Amino acid sequence: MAELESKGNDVKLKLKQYNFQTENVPRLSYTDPKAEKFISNGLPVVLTDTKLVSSALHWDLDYLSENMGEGDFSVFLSDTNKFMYFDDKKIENVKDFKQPTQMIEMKFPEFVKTLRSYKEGDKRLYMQQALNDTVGRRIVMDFLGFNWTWITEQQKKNKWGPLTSNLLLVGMDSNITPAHYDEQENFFAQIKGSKRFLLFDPSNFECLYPYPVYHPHDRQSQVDFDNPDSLRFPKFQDAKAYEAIVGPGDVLYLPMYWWHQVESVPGHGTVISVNFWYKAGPTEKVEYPLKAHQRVAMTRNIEKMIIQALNDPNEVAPFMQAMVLGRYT
Ligand SMILES: CC1(C)c2ccccc2-c2ccc(C[C@@H](CC(=O)O)C(=O)C(=O)O)cc21
Ligand SMILES: [Zn+2]
Repeated sequence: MAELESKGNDVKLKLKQYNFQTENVPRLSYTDPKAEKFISNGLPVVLTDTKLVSSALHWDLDYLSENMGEGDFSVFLSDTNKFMYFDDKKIENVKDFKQPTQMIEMKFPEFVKTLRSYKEGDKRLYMQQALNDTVGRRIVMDFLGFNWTWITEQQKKNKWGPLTSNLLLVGMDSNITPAHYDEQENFFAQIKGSKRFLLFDPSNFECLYPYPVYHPHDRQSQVDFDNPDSLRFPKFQDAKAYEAIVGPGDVLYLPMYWWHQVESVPGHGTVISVNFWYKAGPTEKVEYPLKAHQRVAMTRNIEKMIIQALNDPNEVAPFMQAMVLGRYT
């Protein structure tokens, strides 16, 4: 939990501290040529003035309650402040897998009511829902008011694939999405409240120990950042983190394969964000030495091949150990 550290009249929120070093992600105007360079080089950058979602900066719980329509929304419940993603199609691969969160469908007004009646000890809530055509007219107008000119130009210039989804995220402050990577490019737009991102470039693969590909927690780090097991994960202390705190109107460019842990900054009440996920473009020409994210993609393909060939997840570890231990170690 963050501690309040009041210096004079401005209360400076001391965020959770970890034992790896962190460096700040640059905050630039989108008009700054350096910003374009970061994006084209696949490096994270916070853009402060894109106006990407300025048509939604008035969104709050009441407005959304009135205008999100009659659809059902995916709400995740957790006994702790951590919301770890899991792929339910892979649960059968891991015996006695314990689901860390449960998902329920709720109407938006019901979600707001539950949020507002939250008290210590209740399950925490995190709504994550792709914006779709069931939303009300005013939300459609706000959505159409996004700065599509700018973001579509970015998509073209960087030769990304199609926009796959806009996730609307409405969560409680102090919620944490533990460290993971995604296989899509991401422009992450902050609307209400603040989020702290801890980012790690794909070469931190060796320090963050992702679950096996067949595991429900594929793409997530096995390391508990609050209580790292240095025996199992000795390289975790060598992880090199970048930090970005995004507030309303900020847009973080979060490159594909970059690890991120996302903490909703305590003391801001409800936190609202919208992300813009783009598929990767056509695979770039292969140049040697391979880039870190290409190596990650390679390990994923090899693990998938072995899983498919052996046709039994329990045989994968013994097979890979037999192949490597004493031969490549
Ligand atoms: C934790 C949660 C609600 C969830 C539960 C179950 C399945 C999927 C997801 C999911 C996917 C994306 C996010 C947004 C963001 C993290 C953040 O903003 O907290 C992020 O990681 C990104 O934009 O790439 C959050 C979630
Ligand atoms: Zn993510």
